[in-house]
Amino acid sequence: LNLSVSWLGMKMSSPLFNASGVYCRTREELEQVRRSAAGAVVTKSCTLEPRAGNPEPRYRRTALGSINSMGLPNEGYRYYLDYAQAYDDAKPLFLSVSGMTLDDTLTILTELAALKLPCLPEVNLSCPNLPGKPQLGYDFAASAEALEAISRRYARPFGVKLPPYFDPAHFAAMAAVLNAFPLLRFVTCINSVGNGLVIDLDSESAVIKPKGGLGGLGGDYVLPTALANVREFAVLLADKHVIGCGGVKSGAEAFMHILAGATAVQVGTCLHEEGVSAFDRIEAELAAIMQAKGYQRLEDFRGRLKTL
Ligand SMILES: C=Cc1c(C(=O)O)[nH]c(=O)[nH]c1=O
Repeated sequence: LNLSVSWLGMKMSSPLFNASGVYCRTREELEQVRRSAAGAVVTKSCTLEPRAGNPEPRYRRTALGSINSMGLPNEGYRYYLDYAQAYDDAKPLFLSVSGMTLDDTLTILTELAALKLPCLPEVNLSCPNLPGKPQLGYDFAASAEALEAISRRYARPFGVKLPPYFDPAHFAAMAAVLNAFPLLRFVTCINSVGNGLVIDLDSESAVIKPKGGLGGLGGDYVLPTALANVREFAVLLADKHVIGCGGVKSGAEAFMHILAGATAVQVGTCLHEEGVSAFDRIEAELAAIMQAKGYQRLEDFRGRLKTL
């Protein structure tokens, strides 16, 4: 069985890696993922300056997944550029960028370009947890403007982290924007499903503090939405890669994401709860499913979802 993935000049020994935001804020966490069975590593979205993020409690596990309103806590972009400069592992490293303004994002990307590092940026168009800031990915004109500026100023291959879309007209509109940028080589679908509200029956209270309890949902809650976004963009963005993210907790969901068209698959909530041993377990489960179905390689079933 061969579970490796080769794409954009990179080789991943496993199709699994962390979702930005999980196990990737500090060097220690990044090193745990790098030394794990994960096929790649992605950093916590970074801003120009370090950020403490939103008041706690700001993350909660639930029976069906998670809710978070972290508020973009990170060590500042230089910390992650330093980590990338010292990084000498064959395992691909992605740098997630989420500047508070487009200018900040361009500044970060310009410094990344100057370092001529092999790591690709995953530009976050979808943070749902900055009070007062709408998700850029839901504003098609603003997204086009950002992608135009990034293409001109960064002028190298990059990817974007997209929010979930829920309407074929929006899939089409965003795909039209994304297809206008040949340097945009991959999209990661999806970020958390924004602004859910988890209520605790006993306390009759929201369970996280920021935004009156509103936060991004992950885990079982989001799997069908994640799979729909992966499949729609895999079809609409014919010459780009789609990275699946959302609801992966076993080999089954990883298989579904790849069947829907994902080149590789990120793990968020499950990784946060289980730790990096989740990568070994999920990979073994994926291999067992492939074995049972007679597939040797991921290419044997990638994008081959049947419809009725
Ligand atoms: C970068 C901020 C994000 C955050 C956050 O830091 O609150 N949480 C998410 O679920 N997705 C994000 O994109």
